[in-house]
Amino acid sequence: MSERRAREPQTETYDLNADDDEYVPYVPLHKRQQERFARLTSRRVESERDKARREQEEQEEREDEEREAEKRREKQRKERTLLMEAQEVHSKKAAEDAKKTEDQKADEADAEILAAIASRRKLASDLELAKGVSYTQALKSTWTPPHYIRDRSEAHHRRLREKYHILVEGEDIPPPIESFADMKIPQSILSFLKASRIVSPTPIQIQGMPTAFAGRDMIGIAFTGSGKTLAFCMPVIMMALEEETKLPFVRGEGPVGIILCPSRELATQTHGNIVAWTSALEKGGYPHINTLLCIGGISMGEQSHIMNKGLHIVVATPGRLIDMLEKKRFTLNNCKYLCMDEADRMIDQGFEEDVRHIMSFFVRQRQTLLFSATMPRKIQDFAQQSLVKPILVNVGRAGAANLDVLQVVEYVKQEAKMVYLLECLQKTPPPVIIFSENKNEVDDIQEYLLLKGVEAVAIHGSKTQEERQYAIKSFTSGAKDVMVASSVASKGLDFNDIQHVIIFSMPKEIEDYVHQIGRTGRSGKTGIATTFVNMNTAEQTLLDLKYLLMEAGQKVPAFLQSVEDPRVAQGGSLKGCPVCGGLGHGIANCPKLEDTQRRQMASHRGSDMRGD
Ligand SMILES: Nc1ncnc2c1ncn2[C@@H]1O[C@H](COP(=O)(O)OP(=O)(O)OP(=O)(O)O)[C@@H](O)[C@H]1O
Repeated sequence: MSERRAREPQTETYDLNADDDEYVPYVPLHKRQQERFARLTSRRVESERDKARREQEEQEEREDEEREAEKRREKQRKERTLLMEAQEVHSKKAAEDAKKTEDQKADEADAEILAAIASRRKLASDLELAKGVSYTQALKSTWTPPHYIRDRSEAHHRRLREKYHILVEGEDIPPPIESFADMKIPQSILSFLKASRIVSPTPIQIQGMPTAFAGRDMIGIAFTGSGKTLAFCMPVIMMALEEETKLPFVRGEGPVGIILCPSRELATQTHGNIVAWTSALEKGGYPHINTLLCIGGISMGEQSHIMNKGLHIVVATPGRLIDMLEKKRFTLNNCKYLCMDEADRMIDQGFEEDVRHIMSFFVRQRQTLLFSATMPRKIQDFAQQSLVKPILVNVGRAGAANLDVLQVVEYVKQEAKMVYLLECLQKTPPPVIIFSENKNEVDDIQEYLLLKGVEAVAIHGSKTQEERQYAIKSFTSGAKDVMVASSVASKGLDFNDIQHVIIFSMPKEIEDYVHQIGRTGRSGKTGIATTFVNMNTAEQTLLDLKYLLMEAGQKVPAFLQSVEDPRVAQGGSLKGCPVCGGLGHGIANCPKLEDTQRRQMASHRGSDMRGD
């Protein structure tokens, strides 16, 4: 006890020197117990919390795994569905493909090639293309058909079109009209036409003229010699007459219309026609219509009397027209009518860029017309997107031969051709045209004929303008009996009453053949075409020829009959080629396509070299 007491004061006494760290304060037992209990409790709480947390985490992990597993299952389900769908699509396509005929497959292949080569830009001016200008409505015209024709039913128009085998495509098509008088053509022109034995309109005129008079853009396709020239000249003459009557043209004004031709000869001929028809008008008391011939090879000085007055109509070849426009000899500010004769050739054979350049001189919407005897589908499609609400007027298959021509195809060995030619010339009286594909051959034939005493002239691209004009003039006047020509003279030229066309070397492209035989059998008369073929003629060309003869109901000689179509054995499509219209081959073998591509490549190379 005493010990306890003796220690008690020590504990009471404060040793100020003692180290603080060593100091352990006294904690009463119950407090220590409380603290221990608290520690134990808190440890238990903590461990319970840990446990709960762990359980929670485990639970979450399980749920995550469950979700992952569900996701995997879902993904697998989707993959299975997709696979099934793909298999279904695949088997459907396979079934469809199996159902497709060889023809359909060939059509699809053709369409692919067509799409690949259809990279042409719209036929519009660069300015319009750049500004995104596109016209949606046809030009307004003051011309209307007489009320008794307007009052006719659509069924009546349809019957008329059927009667003349006229096919039309497009919206709001003007009615066909069977008489020039009902087209409201002035009497003085009607009398002049009558004197030239043009009394009633041909099918292309019946539908094409009302369409053009109504201001509509159009594509006119009709046989060689079927009167297309009148169909596209009369509307521009009437337009010029109307404008001149409203307000006479003074120097520097005009033209209202342009007719573009692919060759000087064709332009000269069309110009001659317009001058004849407008002179007839003038004689009937109407105002003078001033028409300019704008072609290479003639000096504009010769036509200064025309340039010194207001200008109504210009007939031109593209190159010279561009030259005149660039030199500002006249403008197209008031020009409302643009017609292209032999339009497929204009667009397809290297003039496309020229045409586009000419378009860039127009400052307002124009009426655009494309005419030709051959118009492959490719060009038709292209033209359709370049014109405004166009109307297609088609008389007979584009590229088909004129049925008024008797077509004779003869097998003549190369070395026998010249001699046989002489014999062949005896078939009919003159005038006769002989075509050859080659300039040198044209000269050789002319020389041979001259030696044999035949009055022959020759025309081809390397002749001067004077030589060409002399040849045409002396042949047209009847001073010369025979004209030997390369294909430059084949398209569009209208010589009087050609009796016989001899094709000395068969052209590679069947379109050229159609144009060449079309120099005879014009304006309702009949004519003969004799064509020499031999082992130098490509089999495919012979096949095109064979089908063309069959289509025209002509005699197919035995050696042509024996030419077999490889497409028959391959089970392929026997439809005509959409590029050149030839019936004996498909687009994949088209000779024209090869040529076109060659030309395109050449022009690219040319522009690369010029650096433009
Ligand atoms: N309605 C008609 N009746 C009789 N002859 C006509 C008629 N219209 C035009 N002709 C004559 O028919 C001939 C051929 O006409 P045109 O030169 O216009 O034919 P085309 O269709 O342009 O031929 P191509 O495709 O070969 O150029 C011309 O001599 C022309 O005077």
